[in-house]
Amino acid sequence: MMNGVEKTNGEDIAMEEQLITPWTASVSCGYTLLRDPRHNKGLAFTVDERDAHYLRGLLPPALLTQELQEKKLMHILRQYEVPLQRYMAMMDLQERNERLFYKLLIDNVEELLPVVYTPTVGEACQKYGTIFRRPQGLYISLKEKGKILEVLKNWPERDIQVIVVTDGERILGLGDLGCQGMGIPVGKLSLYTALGGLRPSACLPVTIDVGTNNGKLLNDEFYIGLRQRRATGQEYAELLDEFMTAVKKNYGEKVIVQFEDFANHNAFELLAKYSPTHLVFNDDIQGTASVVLAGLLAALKVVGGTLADHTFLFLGAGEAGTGIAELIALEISKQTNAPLEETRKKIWLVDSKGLIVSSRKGSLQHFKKPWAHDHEPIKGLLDAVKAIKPTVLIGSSGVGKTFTKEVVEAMASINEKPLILALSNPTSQSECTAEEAYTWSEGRAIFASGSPFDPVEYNSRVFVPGQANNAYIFPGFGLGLVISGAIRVHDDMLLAASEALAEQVKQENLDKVLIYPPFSNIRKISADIAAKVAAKAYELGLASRLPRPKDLVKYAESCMYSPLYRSYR
Ligand SMILES: O=C([O-])CC(=O)C(=O)O
Ligand SMILES: [Mg+2]
Repeated sequence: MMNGVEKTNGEDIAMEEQLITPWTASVSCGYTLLRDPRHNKGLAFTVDERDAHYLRGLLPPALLTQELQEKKLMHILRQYEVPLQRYMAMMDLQERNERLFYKLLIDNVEELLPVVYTPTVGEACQKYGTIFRRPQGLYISLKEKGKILEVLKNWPERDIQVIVVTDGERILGLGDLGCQGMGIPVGKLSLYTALGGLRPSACLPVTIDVGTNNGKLLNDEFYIGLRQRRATGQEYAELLDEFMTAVKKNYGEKVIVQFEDFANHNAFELLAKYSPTHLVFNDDIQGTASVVLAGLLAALKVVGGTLADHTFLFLGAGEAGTGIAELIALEISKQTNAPLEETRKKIWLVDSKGLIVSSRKGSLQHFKKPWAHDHEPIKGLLDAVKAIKPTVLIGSSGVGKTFTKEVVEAMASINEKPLILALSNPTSQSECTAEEAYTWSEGRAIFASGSPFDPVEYNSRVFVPGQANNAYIFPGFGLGLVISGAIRVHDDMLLAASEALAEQVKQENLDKVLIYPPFSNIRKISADIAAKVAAKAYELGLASRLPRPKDLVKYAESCMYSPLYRSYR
């Protein structure tokens, strides 16, 4: 909030853009203004602004437009060959000049997404202690127990709309990175702004530090987190509960809490525990499910049939695997009116012990139980493929190189157009590469992956792999919750988001066997997703923002943050 201008409303945002009083004088001026990333414009400050805000002499005489600044920075970034250097350059820019950071990210989204997001963000988290410069979010450790509300008040912004929180236990497919998981909430929230148009000041990255079981980090002299093994049980639950209570008290009930990269055992429990009372969303369970369902709906236009005609086999029965499986079952139920217990039977999951079958029911974790169907036990993935004969194979195990040549060949021998999704991140954990999927299937696979792969040429044909990453969903989904003032997340909103995304896949994409639209269009896609999610929130009586805007797409677009500099004169 600045000058009392409410920025959650489209008209009021427009009003804010027109403010011409030198309001920065009340925020910062002179040298401090140049060090304030939210307001700094560097060499783009005009002569008038330099005079009005005590900047004369603090900058060299040249004036650059934002476009020229962008051109210069893209040129510099492209000279770095090491991805982590690009990541660090982008983080420095975010710390120096926030609007320019978002202008670069929005205008060059396909090029910069792999820099600020998967795969590079994974490496950044692994090395976070060494590359750490300035805190970019809130650290809430066991030492803050009893004081979490005070800690929230230390954050400089009051008007928070979305929190992304991790406890670092399962960062992408890289495992327990403890406190260094902070790179993930920071990266996810920069996509909330760039892709979904939420204001940066309304976004709060949080890392809950209850220790780490990663021995390498515990022995690393530069590790930034608590040097102890993870707290569990009651101690863990109490800290999380204090956090969730403090969040609602401090920011109200319409703040989104997005759980990210928690380990399975906590992820399902936290979602179930807080869904009835808080506006919570688990990106790994629900966001990933929604993006995969969208890809499947689009793929049906290439492979034919309805979802109910397909048989699905998952490698990995954790958050992503069971989350996707459940959303597919729900969608089939919706389309066919068949009960969920029936529609689940077309979906099979393999975990580290083999195919999940009813004889294992007694020893299964609760989230796997719905998938224990009648079948003789099978150990390996290849044998499961041969026995189940899936039309769709989905990797969500976090373990790389598990879709072997034999597995892909088996899929290709069963199906004319096998659908193969290698979802695990970052690239090192991908179940197979795009090139492997296309060559081993002799160019017949429809392939998408969680982390990006370059297009592949095979038999003089170019295949463009899609990126089945929840980044397509959560920014627009969150925007939809915000603009409708939603107070709870409902599964039907996830289905609405999937359908909105699938509609954006055009024939020209399908012609390249691409089942996701290009990211270059993402802000338009996010506005569409937001509108459909908001419409569903109104329909379900879960929206608190009244009256309902007539044209939700236009309204969503009008609310989106623009990275263009504002005039301070
Ligand atoms: O962050 C990503 O790229 C997707 C995701 O949620 C995960 O892999 O945990
Ligand atoms: Mg995640």
